[in-house]
Amino acid sequence: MLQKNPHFLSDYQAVHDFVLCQVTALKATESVYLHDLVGRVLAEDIIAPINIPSSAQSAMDGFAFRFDNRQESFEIVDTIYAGDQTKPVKTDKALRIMTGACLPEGFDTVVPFEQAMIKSQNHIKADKLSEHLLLPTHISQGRHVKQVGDDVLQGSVVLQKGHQIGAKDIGLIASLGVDSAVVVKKIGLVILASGNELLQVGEVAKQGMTYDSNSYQIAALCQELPVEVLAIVRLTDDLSAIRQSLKRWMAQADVILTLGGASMGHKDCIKQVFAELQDAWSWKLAMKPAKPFSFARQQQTLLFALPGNPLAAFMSFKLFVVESLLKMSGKTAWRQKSRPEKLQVDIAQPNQATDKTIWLQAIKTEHGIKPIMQTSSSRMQILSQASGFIRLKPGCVYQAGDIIEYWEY
Ligand SMILES: Nc1nc2c(c(=O)[nH]1)N[C@H]1C(S)=C(S)[C@@H](COP(=O)(O)OP(=O)(O)OC[C@H]3O[C@@H](n4cnc5c(N)ncnc54)[C@H](O)[C@@H]3O)O[C@H]1N2
Ligand code: MOO
Repeated sequence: MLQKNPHFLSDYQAVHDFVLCQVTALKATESVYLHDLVGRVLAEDIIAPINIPSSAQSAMDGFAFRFDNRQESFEIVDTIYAGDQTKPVKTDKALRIMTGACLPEGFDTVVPFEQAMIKSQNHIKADKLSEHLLLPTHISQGRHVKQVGDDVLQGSVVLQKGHQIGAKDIGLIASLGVDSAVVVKKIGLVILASGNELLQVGEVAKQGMTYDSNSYQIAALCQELPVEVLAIVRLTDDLSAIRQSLKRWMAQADVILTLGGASMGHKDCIKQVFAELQDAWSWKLAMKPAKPFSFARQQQTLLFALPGNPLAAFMSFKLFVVESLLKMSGKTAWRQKSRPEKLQVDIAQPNQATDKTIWLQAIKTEHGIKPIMQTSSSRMQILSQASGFIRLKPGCVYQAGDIIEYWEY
């Protein structure tokens, strides 16, 4: 796979599939408290330790009675609320019951207040008012009652190993009384940006120098993933310094992302350093942006070389690194799928004459997808305007109304 001919352009899909084949899930796990579980990938199934509800409960505010006691009316003898402990009640009686309250043994049906017919009787001798529920006619046995385990059955798998926990899952886990889960450890990742021209944010701007925006951008993208950024290293285009730094961090990191120095320039030395590692591959991809791409492995550490041009680095991260990190995190559904969307406008084909795939940033509107017709790989403002990106295949003509592949950021 190591590309010798510098004029040969490799197919993105083939390289993508090759890289993803090299990636395996991390083995190390840890137990993490509920508050910190969002974004983490389960290393074990979460199995329900209890039934929800744990006993039969009323789903409505109303009256509980026993359905097969087909008597004309039931004396209402008590009121029970959610949280009350159940006490034995004769099943020829009825009870006022509130939503979430447990039904006493033998009671199986609830009629909501607004559907119930009540007869009041004044017992003059006993100086007491009694109320009777008249037998509800349009109701079936078990109506408005949640049975034991209706929501979650004890012993069932609630969330599977490989599931990435979202905010929407937290309530479910808490409802089981579970306060922690065993997840795959975060991926330890190091970002290494190189370039003599790089200035650190906060430094005074200098002619000919460029603020290192890529490492901030890539670190920010990592925040959306089960990743811990161990370090952001900035170096000049110094081969031996880069070599030393990679060597040092390879001992600690699961993944290293290098930014810049990935192409053909006289000071671009990343390919050379990668070539000294256990396994290394380099490609010029038949696409724009993100044409240069290298990938290497040294024992357990995977290394990705992203191009220096900011939009190219962003796209390279989206197209190769995101899925690699998700697969590494143990997530079962690691593939980042595009979805079919309607194109809002004709695309004056920028790549009809070439054999390159073109990735265009695009805005999703209520009328469809509007591409930003800009392929410069240094213009980052495009990212702030766009909501995702689309793929233009080589030689294809695209017209308004066509269905295209759209990836949301
Ligand atoms: N002879 C060739 N030259 C180039 C080719 C090629 O195939 N043959 N490919 C071009 C393409 S496409 C790209 S993309 C760039 C990638 O080059 P590098 O990865 O070596 O990146 P640099 O040369 O280091 O920088 C390119 C550009 O990006 C700016 N940069 C770099 N790092 C950062 C950073 N951390 N934050 C912000 N901006 C950064 C840098 O100042 C340059 O302007 O190569 C083409 N050349
Ligand atoms: O692909 Mo470069 O990645 O065009 O800027």
